[in-house]
Amino acid sequence: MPSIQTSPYSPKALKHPRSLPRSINYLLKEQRLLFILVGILIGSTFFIIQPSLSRFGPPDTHYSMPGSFSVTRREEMPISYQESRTYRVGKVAGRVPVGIGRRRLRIVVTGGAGFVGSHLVDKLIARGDDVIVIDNFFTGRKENVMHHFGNPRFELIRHDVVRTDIVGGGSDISLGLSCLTSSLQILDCDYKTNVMGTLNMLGLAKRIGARFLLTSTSEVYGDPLEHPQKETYWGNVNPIGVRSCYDEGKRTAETLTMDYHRGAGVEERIARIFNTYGPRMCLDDGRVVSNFVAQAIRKQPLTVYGDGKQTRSFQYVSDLVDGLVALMEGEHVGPFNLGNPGEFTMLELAEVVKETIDSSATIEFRPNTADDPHKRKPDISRAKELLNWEPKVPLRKGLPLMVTDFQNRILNEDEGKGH
Ligand SMILES: O=c1ccn([C@@H]2O[C@H](COP(=O)(O)OP(=O)(O)O[C@H]3OC[C@@H](O)[C@H](O)[C@H]3O)[C@@H](O)[C@H]2O)c(=O)[nH]1
Repeated sequence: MPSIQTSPYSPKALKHPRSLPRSINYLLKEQRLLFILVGILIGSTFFIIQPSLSRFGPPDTHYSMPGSFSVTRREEMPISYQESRTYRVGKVAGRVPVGIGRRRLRIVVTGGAGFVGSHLVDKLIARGDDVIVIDNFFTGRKENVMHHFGNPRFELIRHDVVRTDIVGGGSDISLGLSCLTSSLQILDCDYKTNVMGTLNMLGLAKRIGARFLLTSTSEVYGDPLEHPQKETYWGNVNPIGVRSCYDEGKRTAETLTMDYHRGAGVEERIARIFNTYGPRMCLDDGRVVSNFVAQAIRKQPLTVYGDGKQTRSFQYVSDLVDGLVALMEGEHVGPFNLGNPGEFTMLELAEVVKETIDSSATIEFRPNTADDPHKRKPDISRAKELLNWEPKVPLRKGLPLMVTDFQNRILNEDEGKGH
């Protein structure tokens, strides 16, 4: 029996520091390097596939994003799949795994063909999840998601979340982005989508045991008397004004979400989204960034409402998507402010648009809409601390990133008119 003391491989021998050339020599002898590399390879393969084999790994989780949602009929699911979707309702947190070996999730994104929804879908598909988009295409566009057509991990369903007949089969997470969000559209009123749509998606999340993420809005703060706004601020909202169908709709959606969480144990996440911009915004939805950018490209005056001294904080869409994913995967219900704290008056924004697109653009003042918030800026300490998230793209960097998309769409629109 070989003695440990005399063995060349004994730990004792390793106690003496080797010179570098000796160590390399040792590694290269008898194909030791090859064995080490093969060992590393086998090790990594095991860790990459292990979570899907382990019964002790975190449960599958289905997300649903408010705004659009997809129908997956139960009978179409293999039994084992249905069972795997049974997420324990009432538990404090079903951990959504991240990083290497993360389980593939099936995620329903309502409003997934819209501006924010489609960017989120891109991110989820890119990281390997299955995504079901539900959209009524009221403002969503097939062009926003058609690059996923043909991908077996992507499904698209035309459906209005206000209608009740969704029979959810299996999704881990439900993320709702269905809602008309611009002021122009708000005036057409969207209370029903916010309330009925959220209620329907909450019912679905409860039935199938999915985690539910509500995309709420900074509009819940109304015309804020606290600045910047923290999540603890209750807001200053006119309950009967022209904007109230949106503000109060989202406030009710938050109430419903928390009720389902407390009363039925549904796992919830709430994001309060501040003004967001980027490629794929609707061209003519009346929002200030899309208006200014489209106007500058079309060589029209930039329409500033009121005196233009009201402020907003603009975040680039990729920052928001990162925040939503961090929230979805984290353990905190929220609400969380997701916004860029950089605050601009509308006149300052007009200057940035001029610098970016056309320095000769002119400004035209128009009367402002009723109950327009005078200022808005998120306090994001909570998201920084608990989600380890903060925006990375300042306005002057982000704005140029949406110009080509707008130019192309405006060009196509103009060409279309010629026919
Ligand atoms: O052409 C325009 C459009 C708008 N504005 C002004 O720009 C400011 C911002 O207006 P927007 O319509 O872009 O956005 P709002 O802040 O009213 O609401 C937004 O905020 C939070 C999101 O959740 C909502 O989805 C979004 O509508 C307002 O003061 C508005 O009066 C202009 O000065 N000119």
